[in-house]
Amino acid sequence: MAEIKKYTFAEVKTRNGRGKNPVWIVYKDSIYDVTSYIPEHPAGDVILEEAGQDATKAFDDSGHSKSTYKMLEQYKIGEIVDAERKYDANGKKIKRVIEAKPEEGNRKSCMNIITCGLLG
Ligand code: HEM
Repeated sequence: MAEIKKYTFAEVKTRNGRGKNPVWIVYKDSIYDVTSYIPEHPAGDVILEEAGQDATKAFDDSGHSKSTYKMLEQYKIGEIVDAERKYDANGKKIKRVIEAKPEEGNRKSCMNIITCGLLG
């Protein structure tokens, strides 16, 4: 089987349907080239509003039927690079924990002089 092509979100962003660019959308880290489908879309050009970006929420919020989710698969052309993935293998959103920097001494943990003065 051919290897799946991987793209960054920045690369996907240029495929936004403007000029001669194709229309790519991202659904749960998979990338779909839906350029040829747009004229057939029952809700018309709304897809263009999501072109070149993560359309997961818009797609889910549009009441698409089960068969439409299956249909999407035929347009798949790649996936988001591992480092930028937003969903795990089960399609669940990955929660990234942003590590807080340790404070350098007590003085810096005071948000401002007035608060520190009041709290002591
Ligand atoms: C990503 C952005 C998209 C948005 C915001 C969107 C929005 C919508 C909306 C609002 C409807 C309802 C139309 C109505 O009831 O009159 C609809 C229907 C539909 N859309 Fe989309 N759509 C998107 C992408 C797609 C894609 C990529 C496909 C196919 C590959 C698709 C296939 C369909 C189909 C077949 C229907 C008819 C209802 C159904 O059976 O699900 N849409 N869409």
